[in-house]
Amino acid sequence: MLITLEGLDGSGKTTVWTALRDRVPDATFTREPTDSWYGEAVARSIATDDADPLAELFLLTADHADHLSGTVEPALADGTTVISDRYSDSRFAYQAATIAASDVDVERPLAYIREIHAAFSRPPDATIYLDIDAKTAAERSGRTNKFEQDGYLASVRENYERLIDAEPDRFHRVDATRSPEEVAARVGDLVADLTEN
Ligand SMILES: Nc1ncnc2c1ncn2[C@@H]1O[C@H](COP(=O)(O)OP(=O)(O)OP(=O)(O)O)[C@@H](O)[C@H]1O
Ligand SMILES: Cc1cn([C@H]2C[C@H](O)[C@@H](COP(=O)(O)O)O2)c(=O)[nH]c1=O
Repeated sequence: MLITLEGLDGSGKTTVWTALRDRVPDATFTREPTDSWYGEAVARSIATDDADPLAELFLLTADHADHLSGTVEPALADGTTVISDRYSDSRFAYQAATIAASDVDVERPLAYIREIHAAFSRPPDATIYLDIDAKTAAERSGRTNKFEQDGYLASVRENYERLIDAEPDRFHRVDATRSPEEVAARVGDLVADLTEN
């Protein structure tokens, strides 16, 4: 089973992902962007304010392809539960917002990015969405780069809502404004339910 954690910057995904290791010790814990050289290229792009939006999308998608073939698919083939801190929905939400705000001539960016992934990717079985407003997300993340900005994160949040509307059964919304302990406990219970059924 492939379970993904999604949400805005600062929503607490990494905090939850770390806490989950005690609840599901046999799972494979992984993340995007990865720490491979593809992921390093992604980090450079994210740190570049005027990075080309399409080049950035394809760097992130290359990192995803390598993550899929090198980590996710082998673990799933072994029957291991995979828990990924960010996955394809991050591209759908973030890069669709970036492209929509740019002068790139792609009419429906979210649909376009989904189509690219549909050709090769493995969709998550379940996605836990840590729900938080854009202002709190920007405050928590420190507003240190072009993504950690209130207006941009508000557009990303709208895209996540579109994704949830399109696939309500896959997404499990968790109120990420609660304390770290409450959020971790709720997500732990959800993962236990998902993996036991
Ligand atoms: N439930 C919470 N309440 C208050 N602060 C929190 C909560 N969860 C995490 N934080 C704090 O918010 C900051 C961001 O947390 P974390 O790195 O887990 O978020 P993230 O979603 O992984 O962010 P990013 O996507 O930017 O990596 C950290 O300082 C963390 O301690
Ligand atoms: C996978 C992925 C990530 N991003 C963005 C979201 C964050 O601002 C950064 C780094 O992620 P982290 O969880 O803070 O380490 O990358 C993105 O825009 N698109 C993606 O597909």
